[in-house]
Amino acid sequence: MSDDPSVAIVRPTPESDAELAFEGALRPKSLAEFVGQAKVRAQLQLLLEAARIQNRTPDHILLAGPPGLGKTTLAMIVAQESGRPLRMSSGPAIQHAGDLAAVLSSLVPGEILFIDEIHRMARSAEEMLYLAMEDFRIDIMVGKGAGATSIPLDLAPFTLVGATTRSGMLPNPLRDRFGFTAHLEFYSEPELEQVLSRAALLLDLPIDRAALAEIAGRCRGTPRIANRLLRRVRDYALVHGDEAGLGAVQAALELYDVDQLGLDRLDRAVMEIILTRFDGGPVGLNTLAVSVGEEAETIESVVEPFLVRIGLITRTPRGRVATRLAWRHFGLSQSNGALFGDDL
Ligand SMILES: Nc1ncnc2c1ncn2[C@@H]1O[C@H](COP(=O)(O)OP(=O)(O)OP(=O)(O)O)[C@@H](O)[C@H]1O
Ligand SMILES: [Mg+2]
Repeated sequence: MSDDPSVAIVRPTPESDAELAFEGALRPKSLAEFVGQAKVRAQLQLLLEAARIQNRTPDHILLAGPPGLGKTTLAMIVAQESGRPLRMSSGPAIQHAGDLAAVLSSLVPGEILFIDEIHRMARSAEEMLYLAMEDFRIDIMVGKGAGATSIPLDLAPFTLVGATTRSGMLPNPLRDRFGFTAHLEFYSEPELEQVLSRAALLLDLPIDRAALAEIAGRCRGTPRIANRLLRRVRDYALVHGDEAGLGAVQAALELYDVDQLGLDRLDRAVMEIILTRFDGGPVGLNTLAVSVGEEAETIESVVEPFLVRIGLITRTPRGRVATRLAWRHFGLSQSNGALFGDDL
């Protein structure tokens, strides 16, 4: 499915290397430039300021939240704002305790170590990290079997910034060692308009308020998707020699099959199966996946969370059920409406 741009366009994960480069150019560089997440910004500011006054490394920070809401961006901002060097690594790159030992032992004093997708780190490395975070020390095992000994190694003081889209998958001892956990929330439409107008300025793209508001309403509360849609609108305006106005937004997003709510073709296919073939459900995950020709995993982790979040479906022990809002949004009426209580 990722081969089809109209299917991938509202997915919250990066589309390609080209998109990553584009994102890099649009990343806010300071807390003041970072839009929204007011609470998290204030909390981070306080934490960094306190560390500065006491001239010590800031507490370890965990950034938790869905893809595309600004975790990597905030990690870079933490380094920038505290004037410290940043070392970047990620859970999947740390498959053995030795991988982590190599990173930790080469840190310079006061460095910020960013570990993206920290929930995907090897278990043996997690255990090494506990001691490192608490005491800036690790034990390195030398030799094997009965003759193995552990050699303690002191580390330079550092600040760990971990990012995770699945904070529930982190073991408690690891979660407890972060001095502060920031939970990122989806963005409101006015905030997304701000993200977009900042991006448009950086892209040198003249665009009006109505166009920005239209994109903001269709990007699933996610700055990454907002910026991606903006790019498609820019293409559209460029090719058609048009202004980036409301008309261009509507035409571009229609071309890419993104509807008023930010649903794409796969989302709509799933809704259509539940509503028309199963008369609103309940439908089991596997049946649903087979019906739309997708992996159950894709439906569960990519499609459903958003449908649940905007209240089009609910998950019940017997399967997925369409809500009244879903019937209304798709302009359909239920043939056996009495089946589902008023609470849906
Ligand atoms: N608060 C914000 N203000 C302005 N732009 C933002 C904001 N948050 C994110 N962005 C933009 O969205 C893009 C994605 O953000 P980022 O890479 O930080 O997300 P992420 O949470 O790390 O995602 P993932 O979980 O996939 O790693 C960046 O290009 C950045 O420019
Ligand atoms: Mg990231």
